[in-house]
Amino acid sequence: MAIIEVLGPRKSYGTTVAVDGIDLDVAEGEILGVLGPNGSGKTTTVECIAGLRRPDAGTVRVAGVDPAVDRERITRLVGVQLQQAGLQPKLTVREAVALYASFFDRPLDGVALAERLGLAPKLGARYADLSGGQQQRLAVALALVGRPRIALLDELSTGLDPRSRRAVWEVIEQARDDGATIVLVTHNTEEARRLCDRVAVIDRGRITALDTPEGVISRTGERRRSVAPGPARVGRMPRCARSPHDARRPPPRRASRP
Ligand SMILES: Nc1ncnc2c1ncn2[C@@H]1O[C@H](COP(=O)(O)OP(=O)(O)OP(=O)(O)O)[C@@H](O)[C@H]1O
Repeated sequence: MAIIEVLGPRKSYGTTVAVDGIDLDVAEGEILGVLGPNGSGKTTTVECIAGLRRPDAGTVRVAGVDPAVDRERITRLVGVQLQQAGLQPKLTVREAVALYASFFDRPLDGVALAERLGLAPKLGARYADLSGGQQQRLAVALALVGRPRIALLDELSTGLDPRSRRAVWEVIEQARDDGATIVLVTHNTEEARRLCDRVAVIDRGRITALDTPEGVISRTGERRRSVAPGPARVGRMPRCARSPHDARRPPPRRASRP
């Protein structure tokens, strides 16, 4: 069953059309990747799902409610990580995870989560004194500490070093194994392959492809080959890939990969 239903929302900023009628269902327990060029409307779409922006037209439903209207219910259901966290600069890491955990009924151990994300030496450090990568990992911890039913994550690993990125991916896999539904904006095809059941490609505010990660990547490869013939750089089909026709069924639960 779809826990997120996106039915043709449009959103403009002045004369800029950011989202131009996107139709999308996300099944409970699925990880959906959202890919696309800069400025194509990915963040605006996620903000509409989070209820942080109200579409000019169309409908968004999250667990059956309008996220822009029923804010209280959405706050208890959804963990959000945006590109700008906008956290109070004097909050320490330890205080921040405790604060965000307090919004939810059955949160994770926030300190343990921060430690898994490599923030053990920074538990007493203020947000303003963290590096960019540390702030980003804290934002991931804050989105997931409540064990939310839905997590919306915007470029969670952009700019992280490989070790930090792996730590973030493992935390996402744990959330998935706990049953979370996740929408993940990414520019990283390795991340999409490893984590996502399906990928939606957005361009100029519209969906141009919706398929398994491998389906989307091989289509991109085909387009490239038709322009410049040469060996295809297309990897293996991921074990987790599902047909887009399976979208209304819950995805198979998977064990965390090493
Ligand atoms: N608050 C805003 N005011 C005016 N224009 C905006 C605002 N937010 C986004 N836009 C414009 O809307 C379009 C879509 O932006 P959005 O941030 O949704 O794209 P994106 O796909 O997430 O981009 P990126 O990959 O660079 O993060 C862009 O043209 C952007 O300049």
